[in-house]
Formats: sequence, C-alpha cells, structure tokens
Amino acid sequence: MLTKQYKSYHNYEKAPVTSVAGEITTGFAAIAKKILAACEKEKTIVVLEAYPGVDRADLFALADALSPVCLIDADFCAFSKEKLADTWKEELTDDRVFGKMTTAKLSDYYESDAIEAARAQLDAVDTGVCVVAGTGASLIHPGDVTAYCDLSRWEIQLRWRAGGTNWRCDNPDDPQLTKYKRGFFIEWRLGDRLKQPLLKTIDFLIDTNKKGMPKMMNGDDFRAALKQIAHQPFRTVPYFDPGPWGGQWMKQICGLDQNEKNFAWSFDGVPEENSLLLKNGEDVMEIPAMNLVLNQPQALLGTRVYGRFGAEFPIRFDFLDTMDGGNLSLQVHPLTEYIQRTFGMHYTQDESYYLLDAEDDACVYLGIKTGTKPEEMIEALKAAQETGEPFDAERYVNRIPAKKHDHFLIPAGTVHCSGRNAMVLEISATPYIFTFKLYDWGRLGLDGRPRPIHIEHGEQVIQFDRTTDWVHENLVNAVRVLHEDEHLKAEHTGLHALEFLETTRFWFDAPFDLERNDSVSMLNLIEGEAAVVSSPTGAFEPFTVHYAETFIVPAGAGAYRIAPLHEGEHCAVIRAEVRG
Ligand SMILES: O=P(O)(O)OC[C@H]1O[C@](O)(CO)[C@@H](O)[C@@H]1O
Repeated sequence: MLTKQYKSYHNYEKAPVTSVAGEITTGFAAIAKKILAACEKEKTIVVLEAYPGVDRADLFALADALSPVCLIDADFCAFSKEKLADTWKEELTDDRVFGKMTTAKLSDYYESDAIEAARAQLDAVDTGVCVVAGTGASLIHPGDVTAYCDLSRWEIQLRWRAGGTNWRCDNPDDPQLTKYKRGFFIEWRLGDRLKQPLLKTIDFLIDTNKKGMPKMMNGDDFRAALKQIAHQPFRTVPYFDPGPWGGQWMKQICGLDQNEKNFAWSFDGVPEENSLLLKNGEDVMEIPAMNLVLNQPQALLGTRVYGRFGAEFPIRFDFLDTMDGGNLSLQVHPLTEYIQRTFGMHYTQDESYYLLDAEDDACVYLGIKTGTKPEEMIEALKAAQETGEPFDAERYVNRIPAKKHDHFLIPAGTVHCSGRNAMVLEISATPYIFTFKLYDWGRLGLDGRPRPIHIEHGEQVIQFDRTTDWVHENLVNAVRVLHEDEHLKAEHTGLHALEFLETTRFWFDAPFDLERNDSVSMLNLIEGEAAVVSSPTGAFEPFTVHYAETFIVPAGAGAYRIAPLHEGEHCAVIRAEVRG
C-alpha cells in the first residue's frame, strides 16, 4: 500500500544550531591539556562534577588523562544502592508511572564520614593534580579548577533503553517507565539543583553526549553563549519517538528515518527535555536547554514569568502525529490541587491541541456528553479495563470533527484525546507525564504490554460538568479577532481562562511587529514555507524559521518583527505566552 504524500517543503531543520563565539575543544587529550593549563597551583584540585547518568568510562578516561596523583570517585561517598532505594521508597512509589517530586538536594544522600575520608585523602597530598570525579564531586571539594560534565535528558533516556541503569542502581532490565520515573522525580531534580549555582562559577562545561568524544567550552565563553541566546530567537533540538498510535506525517514533513514504522511524539520546544546545539566554526557541542533556563531565567522568561514560576520553563510545544495512525488513549489530566497534593508538582498539565493538519475523518474527543451519569461512565471504564471488552467512548464523550487550523482547549480535568488522522501541535503547560489514561482502545504498548491505565486517579479529577454545549462554546475554536488589515490578521485562539497560557495566531503576507508582555514567547510557523524573525532595533541577527518549526523568542530579545521569507507569501504563526 502506498503511503499518502503530505505537502512538504522539505526544509524542517532537525538539528538547529546557534552560532556562538566560544571555542570548542574535542577529545580527552585536548580537553585534559586545557584543564591542566588552568592548574596554576603546585597542588591543584580538579573537580569533575557529573550530571547523574554521565558515562563513568568517559568520566574516568578524562580523569586519567589528567594524570592525577590522587583520584577520588565521588560516587563512593554517596549512600549505597540499597540505602538509596530504601530512602527513596516514598518518592518512587509502586505505581508504574507516577512518583512524587523530591524536594531534597543531592547532598542529603552522601555519607559525611566518607566525605571526610575523601577530604583527608586530598589533604594528604602536597603537590600535583588531584581529581575528584563523579556525581557529587563538588560536595567533597569546591575545586581549584571545576569542570561540569553534562548530558542531555534525551541521551539519558536512549542509554536507559539500551540497557543503561539509573544513577547508583543495578536496574538494566527494569522497564523504561521505571527508569524514567526515578530520573524524572529524583535524579534530574537533584542534578539540576546542584548544577544551577555551579553554572555561575565552573571553569569548563563538558558535553558527554557522544560516548568517547567529549567536547568542552570554557566557563566564561559558555556563560557568554547562554547570555547571548537569552537575547535572541533560537530553537531547541527536537527529538522524535514512535508510539502505539504514531503516524506518518512527521516522517515526511520533518525528514525522518523512512524505515521507522511510525513517529508519534516529537518534543520540539520542551527546554526541560530538549538540547541546544552550540556551533563555532565546524565544531558543534550539545548542552541541555535546561542550562539556559537555570542560568538566564530572568532574561529568558521575563521578570514577571520568572517571578511566578522560578527557573522553570512553563510552556511546552510538542507534536502528536496520528496521521494514518491510531487514537491517543482517552485521558484526563489532574486538577491543580490534585497534582500538588499527590505528586508534589507546582502547576498542572493544562493542554490544548492545535491542528497543523488533518484528514477528512479527523476528530478530537473532548468533554462529557450531556446527560452522562458519572457512575455509569466510570463503571463502564472499569469494566473495559477488567474484561477487555470495548468501552463505548462515543456514548459518553463528545466526538468532535477536527480540521486543519482548529484549536481545541483542554483545561485539566477535561476528558480528551486526539483521534486518528490528526497532526496535533500541542500547546500546553510544561508538565507532560501526568496523563491519567482511562481507556487505551484495547491495544498494547510498543513493549508488548498493556499501557498503564489510571482510572482510580482519573475518576477523582474528571469534570463531569464540561458537557456538550459548554465544550463547544468554551473549548472549540474560541477565536476572537484582535486586529485585521490588508496584510495582517491577529486572532486570540486561547487558551481557556482556567489555563495560564495565552495564544495568538497571526496570518500575514508582509512584515509585522510584535510588542512584548514581559513573557517569553514560544511560536510555531503553522503556515508558509519560511519566515524571518528580526529585531526592529537591530538587537539580534535575523533568524529564519521553516514550516512547522517551533522557536523561542526570549523576553530579553525585546520587540521583534516577523516577515515572510518570500515576499507576499501567505504565512501564519501561533504564539504562546504566559498570560499577563
Ligand atoms: O497517553 P497517550 O495515548 O500516549 O497520549 C499522548 C501523550 O502526549 C501528551 O499529550 C504529552 O506528552 C500526554 O498528555 C499524553 O500522555
């Protein structure tokens, strides 16, 4: 059977880079040489701090390249694997997906006598280079020279899939969900909390995303690069992943591996998970985009948004591709109170679906059908779960036809899912794993197991008063025209008043200017081949975006102008900001 061809410009950039001034050094030997050149004292302590998940072979190859007179493995000062597993029981829970967000810091999990012993070992050395390496190295000593060995979250996930383990854990065969839970609720939080102050002072930042091929930039250049990015438009590096309901659209439009059966998700605009590529000449290094959030929160987010969320990026753009695929699970997200009380999250997973493309039969399931009896629907869901018999979704949930450029708003508590044959640009609050699946259409996950269903959570948050008329009036194309002239139409498309994001769609065939609202802007070119984002005051270099690419304009970039790349081309962008 021939796969349908979708209209494509073949210009989606899968590996967007940002040019920066800092020199990039590649390979263990060259990196060691640079670090050693910074060791000015007769006795120098080099700290190689490592994000949880950095490959230990890489880390110690680097430590060895420094020919240390004394080498301390920081991981040995941490709690034993057994003690950690026991200590984290409450955060890890027995659930397949959900843990509880830790409020701890990494130093809570180190043995003070082991740290004292390590310090005594360092004190005993009179001359030469001593290296303290590993996660928590900077807890043992602040370092005369400090390098931070970093790793992106996507690479960590790929390593887990290939049999890698969590930090201080022997779990190569654990399901990916189990590894992810420990990463998401504990390791990444501890890692980021330790990293944030270090980013201000480290002498070097080392990218360890490619095993055996570390790359390094010196600390001042690295901080200058982050500052630069916080004042200009940029893109994060998207990643794409297959799924049980995945489709064929991204494969063509984003130029992905044609041999993959499907692609379901793409995170293109989730700084918490995506990376940045820094380029200097021919050299490129990868860093977690979270570094930018941690180091430049105010310039990136704006004072108002930073004041409200802290160093967290609250907006998420991602793709859900069901073109020639299947329905997403019928699902609901927790209300704010529920996510705070149950999972320790600050704010909840409010969502919206913007239809980038759709087949004639596309639909979105949204809200409860008027007249539904809550107990009856929950009983039917539970029965489907227990017996494997189908759940009659259309009896209880509104099935609403969906077409290109429709925008469906999904405040938490609203039962929903995209049906098949839709290409969704999800414009949502950042939390992304708090999905209570109610029904998964009787199919299995890619691992051959049924995916986790959480009716017992779902039934506590479903808003049964979001019925048919209310949904149509409030959640489907709630579009308000803000401005219209010959070359520009600006429309407010959402989100619902219960959600903290504001979305505006701009149709244009000539340049137009956007004022700022002290909020970071996240945008996507939803129509047209390409557009150019520029600064009316020349504050940054013009930046070209292509069809379907998500891009970020930091608050620090100031006012910006968007123009079609090809004069007169009919284009559109959708912009999300935090409501003022
Ligand atoms: O649970 P499914 O069927 O995979 O649905 C798609 C997923 O994508 C999200 O919209 C974003 O990650 C979640 O809400 C949801 O889990």
